[in-house]
Amino acid sequence: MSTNFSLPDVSDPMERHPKAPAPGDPFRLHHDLCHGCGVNAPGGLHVTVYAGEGFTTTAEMKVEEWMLGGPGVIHGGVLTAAFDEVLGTTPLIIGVPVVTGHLEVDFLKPIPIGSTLHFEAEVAAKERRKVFVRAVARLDDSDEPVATASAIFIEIDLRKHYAKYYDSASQSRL
Ligand SMILES: CCCCCCCCCCCC(=O)SCCNC(=O)CCNC(=O)[C@H](O)C(C)(C)COP(=O)(O)OP(=O)(O)OC[C@H]1O[C@@H](n2cnc3c(N)ncnc32)[C@H](O)[C@@H]1OP(=O)(O)O
Repeated sequence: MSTNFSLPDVSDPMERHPKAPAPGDPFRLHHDLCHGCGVNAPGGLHVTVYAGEGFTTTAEMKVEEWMLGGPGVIHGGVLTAAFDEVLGTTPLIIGVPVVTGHLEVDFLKPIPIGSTLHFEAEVAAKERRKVFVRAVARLDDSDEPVATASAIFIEIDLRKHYAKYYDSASQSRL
């Protein structure tokens, strides 16, 4: 299937989930070995996502030397993985577990090793099982976006979706 990020004309109604973390609190890690958030993931990004107001989240990531792509700057794939984590966690604010269906990234400025990326994301719309999420990344104390991302995530039944991979899922806090 091939698709683009295009918001529906009308979103299904959305409500913040009553068990979503309070603004400023972190989302619970869903798996210790998750490449995005897992505390025990070898070479993982170790990104923690925090709930914001409404349907928003925030996150930070220190840009370390091992993330290098071009000389002195982050690899685009590493940045994309970080966006996937931040964007993919954000639907939990409305209580919807998802997998990534479609992810677009615009790389606007080089992102130096040693800087800190600040992410802001929001659930923009929901249409049946599709959850539309957007995010922006900024550097250190700057207001200027260095990258933006938009993604369509697809709502899943966690236990059915991962049933074939049970051994790995057994470590998961789903
Ligand atoms: C605590 C938890 C952790 C929460 C924290 C998680 C943070 C981790 C973040 C990382 C997340 C990942 O990397 S997840 C890993 C990467 N992604 C994956 O492995 C997904 C692989 N793909 C699949 O498993 C499947 O294709 C699915 C589940 C996405 C869709 O299959 P399906 O269930 O059969 O759904 P289907 O009926 O085809 O489609 C349902 C609706 O979605 C649309 N749709 C389907 N696929 C796509 C697509 N690729 N792009 C756009 N839209 C799509 C269809 O048009 C339809 O819309 P309409 O007809 O209603 O209009």
